[in-house]
Amino acid sequence: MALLEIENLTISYQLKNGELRAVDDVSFNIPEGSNLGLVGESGCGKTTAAKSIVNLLPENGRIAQGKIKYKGTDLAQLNENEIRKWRWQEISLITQSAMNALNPVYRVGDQIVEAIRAHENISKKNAKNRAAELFDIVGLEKKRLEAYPHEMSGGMRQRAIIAMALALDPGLILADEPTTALDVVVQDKILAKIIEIQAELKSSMVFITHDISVVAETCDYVCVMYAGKVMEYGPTRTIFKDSRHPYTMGLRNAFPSVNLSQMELISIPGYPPDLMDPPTGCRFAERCPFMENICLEQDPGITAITDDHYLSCHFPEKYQQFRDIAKHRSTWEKVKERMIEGEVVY
Ligand SMILES: Nc1ncnc2c1ncn2[C@@H]1O[C@H](COP(=O)(O)OP(=O)(O)OP(=O)(O)O)[C@@H](O)[C@H]1O
Repeated sequence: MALLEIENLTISYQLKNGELRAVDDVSFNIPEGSNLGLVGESGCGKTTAAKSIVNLLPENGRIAQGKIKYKGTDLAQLNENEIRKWRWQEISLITQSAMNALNPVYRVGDQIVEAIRAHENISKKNAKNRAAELFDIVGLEKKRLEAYPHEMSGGMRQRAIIAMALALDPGLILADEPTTALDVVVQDKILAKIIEIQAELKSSMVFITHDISVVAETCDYVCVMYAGKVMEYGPTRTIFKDSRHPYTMGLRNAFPSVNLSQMELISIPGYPPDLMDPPTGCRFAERCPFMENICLEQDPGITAITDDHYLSCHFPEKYQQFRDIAKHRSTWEKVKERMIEGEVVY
């Protein structure tokens, strides 16, 4: 049994003019002790999926369908009181703006101590020792426990938040673009630290990012989402060595690995569709270089092409040809031309 099993999860937001499905029939698993990278452009539903796991959806959001099984318990069925016991102790969420979550009027160390004591019957002294250990793990000096949030840099605050997220030794860490708000050098350091800690603690992690190259080195599995749906999902090696979805290929061009500096950056023209009015067929069709009529008319659904590699494309057999063509800038420029022509026609 996997640690986390997301089954056919659908999440919708109620808006004045209707319902928006931010996550639409999404499934993936995380085996115990492993990492999954949830990847896709902004607005694809990654944050919504993560928040739903710990029942932190905004007021207008709801789980319309599906299961979120953690150690066999369906979290989607729990009420707020019940989920509170799981949140943080079992599953902790680190978000992009987490560093602003620290209370400005309390010393950072005291906040961690209080947080630990709220969940565990432990003396103040022991909780303080634990906080000091955690600071050591995340690379902060012990004396920083005495600091107020405004006395720390952004990077330090984010490290403190990570320390807090680890305080109760959670089985699962949800890291939602945990370093996006920081400068690039600090980002790399913190990212490396998170991965190191996760490996040391043997906890599992969902790592959310728009940058597919980041997950290549950090995650065991990759789930590529687009417009609320899973486009491709499988072990990282497979997704990188044997990409089959044109969107995965496009993301790899758009976020080349830093180790492959000779690779040129080619962006995918256009934007994800409006989820208030999603396309009937494949959601990526409009931006896909290999789009055919069937792509506009029918949703390909998602199928297992091997035991652990899932794909949502009408042309699973054409991957070799797609891969060769998708490497070239001209391929994506043609998509842009097609879009411009389309706009003129309609
Ligand atoms: N509270 C909300 N009410 C209505 N729609 C929302 C709400 N939060 C998110 N959405 C919509 O749900 C969709 C998915 O958003 P979500 O933030 O989950 O995507 P994401 O992939 O995490 O993007 P980002 O990387 O920008 O956070 C988007 O269309 C977004 O506009």
